Amino acid sequence: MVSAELDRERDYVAKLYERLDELRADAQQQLQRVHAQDVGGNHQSRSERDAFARVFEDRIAQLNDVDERLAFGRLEVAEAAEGATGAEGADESDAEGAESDDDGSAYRYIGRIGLRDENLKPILLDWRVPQAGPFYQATAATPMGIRSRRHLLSKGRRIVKIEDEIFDSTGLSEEEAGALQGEGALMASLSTQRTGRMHDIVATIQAEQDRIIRSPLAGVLVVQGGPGTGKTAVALHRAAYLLYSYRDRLKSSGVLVVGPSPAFLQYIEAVLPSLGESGVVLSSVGQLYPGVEATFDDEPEVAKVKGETGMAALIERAIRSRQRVPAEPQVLDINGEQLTVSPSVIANAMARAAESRKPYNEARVTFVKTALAELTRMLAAQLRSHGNTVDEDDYGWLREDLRSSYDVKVALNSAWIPLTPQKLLQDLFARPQWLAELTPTWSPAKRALLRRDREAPFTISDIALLDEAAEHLGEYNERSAANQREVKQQRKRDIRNAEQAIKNMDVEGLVRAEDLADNFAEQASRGTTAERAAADRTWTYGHIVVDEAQELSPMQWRLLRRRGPMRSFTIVGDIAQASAAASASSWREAVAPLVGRVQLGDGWRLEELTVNYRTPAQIAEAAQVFAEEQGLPVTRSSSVRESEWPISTVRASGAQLEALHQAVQDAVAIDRGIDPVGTVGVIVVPAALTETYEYLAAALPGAVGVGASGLARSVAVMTPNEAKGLEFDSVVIVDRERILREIPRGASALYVSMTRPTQRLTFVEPRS
Ligand SMILES: Nc1ncnc2c1ncn2[C@@H]1O[C@H](COP(=O)(O)OP(=O)(O)OP(=O)(O)O)[C@@H](O)[C@H]1O
Repeated sequence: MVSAELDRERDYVAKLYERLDELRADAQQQLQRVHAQDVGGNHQSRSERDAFARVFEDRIAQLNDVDERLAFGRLEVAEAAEGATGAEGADESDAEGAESDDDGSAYRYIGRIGLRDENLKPILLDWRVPQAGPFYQATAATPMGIRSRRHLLSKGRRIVKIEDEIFDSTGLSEEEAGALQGEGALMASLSTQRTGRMHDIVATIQAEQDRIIRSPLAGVLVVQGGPGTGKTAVALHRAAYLLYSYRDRLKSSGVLVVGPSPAFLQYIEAVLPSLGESGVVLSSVGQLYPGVEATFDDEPEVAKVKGETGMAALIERAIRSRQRVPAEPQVLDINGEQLTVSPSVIANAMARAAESRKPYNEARVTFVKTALAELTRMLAAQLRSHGNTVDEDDYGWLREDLRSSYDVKVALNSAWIPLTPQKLLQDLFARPQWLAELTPTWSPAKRALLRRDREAPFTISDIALLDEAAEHLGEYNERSAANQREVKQQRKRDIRNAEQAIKNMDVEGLVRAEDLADNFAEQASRGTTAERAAADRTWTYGHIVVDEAQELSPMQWRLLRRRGPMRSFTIVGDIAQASAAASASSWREAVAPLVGRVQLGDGWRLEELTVNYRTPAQIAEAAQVFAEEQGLPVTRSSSVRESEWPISTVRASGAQLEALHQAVQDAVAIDRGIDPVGTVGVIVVPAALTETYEYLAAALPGAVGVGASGLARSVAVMTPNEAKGLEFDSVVIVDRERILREIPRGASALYVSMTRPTQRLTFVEPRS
């Protein structure tokens, strides 16, 4: 029985692969056809052809991407499938998606993409369509019209195992009931060795996770969950789900995914393309201001000040203070003519510019124009009073004389200097006197925290301040403002051209205008949606996903609010893991800069994840007990499995590094036999990072890396902060006391570190 069922599934899945190969061959043929087209020397037709070629190349890449685990599930439908709904872009007919059998059962196969046969009948459902929902949500208590759920476990293209859950066992014969399979697909997936890269979980998404993934696009959704509950996995699958289901809305605006560090982005970057998505910008908090990449942060007490909302008002005051009406009349030399200018001329031009309500640099253009016009009138009057004949036709060159006069430039610039956000912040931090004038209520000690040399590089906490300043300053010169407007106009033209080109090529319905327009832009080096979005500070995303969101400061939330004015957010994190000095201590407080101080349910909703998929029970328990002793606000979660290794503590009898070396070797030895990449994480305080790395790298040549680069090696040495969001088969934590002592919010840092292993935890402690 089991083997007959297995054979039957193998046959079905073989058919699916046949179809996949056929579609790939079709796309290849189309690609050849496009290449073979004679487009002559016309530049536009050539770039149109190349844009078409990209559409087919992308399709081929997408079909290649899903080769592994193409189909992973089957639903047996008990009743007529309910009508589908909801999400706008999901392909309607995919929704039928049931395969009828001779015995009257109807089956729906679930996979990583949707496939149809040559008669356009769906033979595989994309996991994101509503009809695939019961695969993740049905239970015996709520079967959702499903009789049974089958997991198909595969190796390469071959199904190696099937595993059934029957929701309605009344109609089963004894023989059929015996066909239930043993070990869960979930357990199999959880006990696989880690590789330093996160994998998709489409085949084993759990019901509580699925509810979050499929939650509607609109509004702010906060997902709270303890370590290892799948928050990151859920957030990324939700991004893939939303891009698929709300394609029309999100395709051209894109989705922004914000993570805590470049190491973390490297860890997750393979997940989204493997889910078949590309309209996504991944960014660490330090990369959110285009043109500046901040790689390290300030000391915690400095970061705390820079993260406070009060900084927004300070920046506004700083900008305003750069507009100065002179106290006295000024005498300006214009080609030998002395013109006396009273402060009111400047003040009037400023008032006029203020009426435009434009940002500082853009309003300055009005200021300069108005001031020059007034000065021209004054100069003309003065020249006339000296007996010269000056009429309106002469105003043009008079204005030019004024514009190029050194004195006029100095006068206008001292009244209203053009500013970049960088210069504003550098001045603010490097000129204590100015800062003191702007912050009369601050203590000198608080001001001293911001003091810094002008040349010092920008920190992660500066990024939100630069962005805040840019918002008030606007574009530095008119050309870049015009460029930005032009880029937006160009996109509209690209889409119109693409629609026309699709008609001309006779491929309506096969190629989408937005995809083709993206390729037009790419051909013209304007970049894909994701590239254009990442380079444009004023880009507004259709949806924003924030991971490890508990770390963000109010100023960082303000920045994200500007990137997502539609307020469509998925925010995941664990308040108990908050370690940044500027972070909030409750979700309500954290999201206030985003939604205002409103009650839960009013503008935002909260979901919780309660099952720990990563950490074995005994390690999770120890971490929870520790956190509770330290007064951290942990939410208890239950682990789905045990580990075979007890937590061990190695106390150095001699040099601590020697003991560490031994512990790491033991950890690596456990994983022997399989390519041991990214399997051991060694967590130390920042001050000991370099020394530890150098010692281990010398002792285990070629096997050790530090920080993000360690993820491609068997052993990664990192700080608790860098380890945030990551996981390893084995984790070795060096000197707990020192972590508690030297790292701000050390208890939280240690709690995070203890919850990184999927198998084994070792403490290395100094000689007592
Ligand atoms: N439904 C699932 N099926 C298979 N694996 C899963 C599932 N859910 C989570 N996992 C795995 O559990 C591990 C932890 O998931 P993830 O990193 O998303 O958790 P997290 O809540 O973000 O953790 P933390 O807050 O500690 O960083 C990952 O290896 C992930 O692939």
